[in-house]
Amino acid sequence: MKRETLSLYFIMGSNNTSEDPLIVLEQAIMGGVTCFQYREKGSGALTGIEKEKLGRELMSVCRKYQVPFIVNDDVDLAIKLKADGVHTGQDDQPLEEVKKMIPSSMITGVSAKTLDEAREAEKQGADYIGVGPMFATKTKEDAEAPVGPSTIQQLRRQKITLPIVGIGGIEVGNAQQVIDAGADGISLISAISQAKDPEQAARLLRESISF
Ligand SMILES: Cc1ncsc1CCOP(=O)(O)O
Ligand SMILES: C=C1C=NC(C)=NC1=N
Repeated sequence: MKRETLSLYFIMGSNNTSEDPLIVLEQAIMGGVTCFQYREKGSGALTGIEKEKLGRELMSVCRKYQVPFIVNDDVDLAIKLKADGVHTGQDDQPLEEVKKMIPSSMITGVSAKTLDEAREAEKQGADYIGVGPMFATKTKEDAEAPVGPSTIQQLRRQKITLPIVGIGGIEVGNAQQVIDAGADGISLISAISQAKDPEQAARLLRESISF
């Protein structure tokens, strides 16, 4: 997976917006989103056949614009939809277990915030790690305290070369700090999913970071 794919990594589930998620996603991609993750989680999240149906529809929007479609946590759904990738957290199945279940062509991302977790992800062949929360976030109900961009700096100082995206509370005003700390991109939910104009929000975010 090319590092540039991670530049502007939009994440959304049906409960992250009051609009039609399909329209929000298409607008976000028109604004310059480079990668999308379907994260159907938390209060009000869809389950079962409805979750699968929305996933399929979101994936077809991504396919229309050749934007990678990643599924969060739900490996079975990622396989069923023939997604481009899957993202798992530290308390999900270990990556080596996941890798036995998925096609080798699938992108694998792992959440990591310590050196041990990052090294483990490298060892188990992750394509990228998501590090956060960078800043305070209202979106993840059980988010831990912000770790800040300095965590990414530390990982780079300790020779973690894996592609990294920062996540958590990222918006135009603080996005460059995450890139300056050594991230290959920014990943975010509400800055785009709750914007009045998701296309404009994505464009401003993309323009707010330089590598
Ligand atoms: C999924 C996740 N993991 C750490 S913070 C977070 C939520 C990010 O949402 P937002 O970009 O709206 O702060
Ligand atoms: C928790 C997460 C961390 N990082 C990314 C990219 N996605 C997630 N769902």
